[in-house]
Amino acid sequence: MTTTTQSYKALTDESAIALAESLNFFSQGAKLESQEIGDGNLNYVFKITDGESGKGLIIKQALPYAKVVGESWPLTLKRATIEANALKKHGEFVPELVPAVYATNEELAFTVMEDLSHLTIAREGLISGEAYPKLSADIGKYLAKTLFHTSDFALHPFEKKRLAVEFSNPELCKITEDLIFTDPFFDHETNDFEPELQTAVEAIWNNGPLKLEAAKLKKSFLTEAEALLHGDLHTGSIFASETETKVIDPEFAFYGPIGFDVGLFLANLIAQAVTREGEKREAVIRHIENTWKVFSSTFSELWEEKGIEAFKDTKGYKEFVLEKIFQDAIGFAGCELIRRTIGLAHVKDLDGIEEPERRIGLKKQVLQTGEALIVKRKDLPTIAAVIALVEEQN
Ligand SMILES: Nc1ncnc2c1ncn2[C@@H]1O[C@H](COP(=O)(O)OP(=O)(O)O)[C@@H](O)[C@H]1O
Ligand SMILES: CSC[C@H]1O[C@H](OP(=O)(O)O)[C@H](O)[C@@H]1O
Repeated sequence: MTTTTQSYKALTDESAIALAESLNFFSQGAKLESQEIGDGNLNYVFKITDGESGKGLIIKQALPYAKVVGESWPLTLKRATIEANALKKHGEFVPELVPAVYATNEELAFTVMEDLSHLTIAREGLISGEAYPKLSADIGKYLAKTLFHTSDFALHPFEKKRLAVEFSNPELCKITEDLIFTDPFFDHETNDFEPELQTAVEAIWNNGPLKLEAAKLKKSFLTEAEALLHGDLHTGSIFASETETKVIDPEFAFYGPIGFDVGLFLANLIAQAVTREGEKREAVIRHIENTWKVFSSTFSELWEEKGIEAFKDTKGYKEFVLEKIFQDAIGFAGCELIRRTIGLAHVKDLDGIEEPERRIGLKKQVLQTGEALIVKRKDLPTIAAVIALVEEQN
């Protein structure tokens, strides 16, 4: 792997090809093609291919601003290094569930990584009705292993605190603090929703008990440095097929509350489940159930086998930790559902529903589900209770 330095310049197709050639990944003289395929909110993604051998590489480059808004929203280039280092750190524990990183460049803010084009972004696949049988078992495992192994339950406190400093990510955290935990609960200019949702949205802005619980969840996000999170684990950050799962895009990585990653993934499954009916809905509901099942059992096994905490065998402590993660996750899921419906960044699962009456009806239900998950999170003892609540509201 190479790490080099130079002053920043945005890549073009030509310079991306030149960069790929310099890496000795393709055979000499290969006729390379480049295509900018980034569909996310923030960065450029160049796919470099050799048509003859079929080999490919991905070069992801951060821009000094948020792509979705433009130069008026400056954003640190350091996020590229955070993302590459998080892929590498998480890759120590789940190499089979993240792309390999081949090269990084801090000044040019790019990461060269494994091309996963043989897979589909899970959100897209789920919208077109895929079931992805391995998805929840793989993500449950990814969550348990990455979060346990980077926490105080597995690391010497010096190493844990060193990592927390390395992954200090204030600008990207601020985006989450604003877009997930603050703006949707106030009449803020970043919010974006259909006029038909005005009454439902105003009810959120005027709901004191809901806002109090959202404030508590925001405080957890701001202060609880429990483990190295992915930080934005939605279904658009996951590549999947029938047999494989890979998690990409951890540029929001930082030391935060374990339940945040779990909750974001669950929320995005809920936003998909409510758009489905019958057996297809059931398949996604089973993923919701299985994610928690696999996460909690794997986390529990790691605790028993690899835990270094002095209180690890103290009766009731592991159960307390898992219960706290569960309650946090359900609350964070509620915040994610609300922001994906009325905040700045929506999801195609809901926005892509063409028939307006159905779309608005589902969005109203999702808002109610989000509110209920936040307010009732301490009265929902099991994942079955959470699923029953989702089904009741929808
Ligand atoms: N390793 C990869 N292999 C193939 N395609 C990728 C890879 N990484 C990203 N992409 C493509 O680029 C898109 C945007 O990537 P992402 O990391 O989500 O960017 P952003 O940070 O801007 O959200 C993905 O949805 C996917 O289509
Ligand atoms: C202006 S950032 C909005 C939103 O975008 C990020 O997601 P992604 O990069 O995967 O598209 C993140 O969820 C932010 O909250």
